[in-house]
Amino acid sequence: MIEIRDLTKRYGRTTAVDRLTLTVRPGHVTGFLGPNGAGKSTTLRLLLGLHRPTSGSTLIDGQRFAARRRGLRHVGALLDAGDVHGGRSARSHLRALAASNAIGRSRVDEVLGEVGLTGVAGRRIGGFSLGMKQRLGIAAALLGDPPTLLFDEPFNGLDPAGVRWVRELFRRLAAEGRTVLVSSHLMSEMEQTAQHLVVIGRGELIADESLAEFAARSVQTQVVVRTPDPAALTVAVREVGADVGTTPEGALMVTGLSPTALGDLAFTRGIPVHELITRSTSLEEAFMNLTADRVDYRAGEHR
Ligand SMILES: Nc1ncnc2c1ncn2[C@@H]1O[C@H](COP(=O)(O)OP(=O)(O)OP(=O)(O)O)[C@@H](O)[C@H]1O
Repeated sequence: MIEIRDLTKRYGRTTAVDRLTLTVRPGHVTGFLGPNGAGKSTTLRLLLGLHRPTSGSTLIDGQRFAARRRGLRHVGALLDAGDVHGGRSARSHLRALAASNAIGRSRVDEVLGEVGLTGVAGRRIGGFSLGMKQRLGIAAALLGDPPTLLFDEPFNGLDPAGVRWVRELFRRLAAEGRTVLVSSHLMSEMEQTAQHLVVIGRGELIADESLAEFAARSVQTQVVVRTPDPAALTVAVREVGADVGTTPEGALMVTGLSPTALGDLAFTRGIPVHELITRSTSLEEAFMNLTADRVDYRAGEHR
């Protein structure tokens, strides 16, 4: 379990993480979402003790991570797949990590197999594609068979088969009872991966709920209706307190009425209806709406 309490990190005038409090529980994949610059990577670095918080605290399974010996046995992390010594082979890179964490050599070959890199284990990492480096980073995270796993943007550079594999891997790791926290700035990557969502914007917590709760709360359903008398239907819809707009194609778009209620309303007012379609906003749209006022990150601007 990860416990973050009132965590703040400032870099000069920039507040990267702002009084963040949350608990990440084992048993399901938690998606850590936020637009670019929201503070996701900073939070992960603070969890690993790579940066010092300005204030607040982080605990992993009840202890500060920096206080742990043989850290890879407690927490596995993929932060920056490119941050590896290019002159080493994948196998020697993992062997060095294993040795410094008192992990047996046989585990290196196990994790190489797990991530599909056995065939290239003797090749220099410098010649690896980004997707291969991501796989190597995941292998390093798995090396100590840790109960807690942190992944920062793990889908970068992976092909569709790789994305699918990673999703299944994360779900399996969580089902084994581990704590799995995965950051991304794309809801589309998370909606098929995570069962729980933590959303931040400008370092602040915006949402902390299950994917199902997020969807129920944020996804709006609208009814698109075509009628030869849009003026009359607009008046009728407003009279019952629902909202109505117009689509670019000239149909009416009604929010706040079910298709049944809208059809009945038109019928009782004698307004012909030619087409009635229910349309839901996507989770990606819901996420963008939720974070819209926390995205102020434009080139050349300071926060
Ligand atoms: N070492 C640092 N020095 C100064 N500012 C930093 C440092 N690290 C992060 N920041 C700033 O803190 C803010 C949060 O950055 P962070 O990388 O944590 O966001 P993020 O959510 O991971 O974004 P992305 O999705 O783009 O990776 C940004 O404004 C960033 O410029």
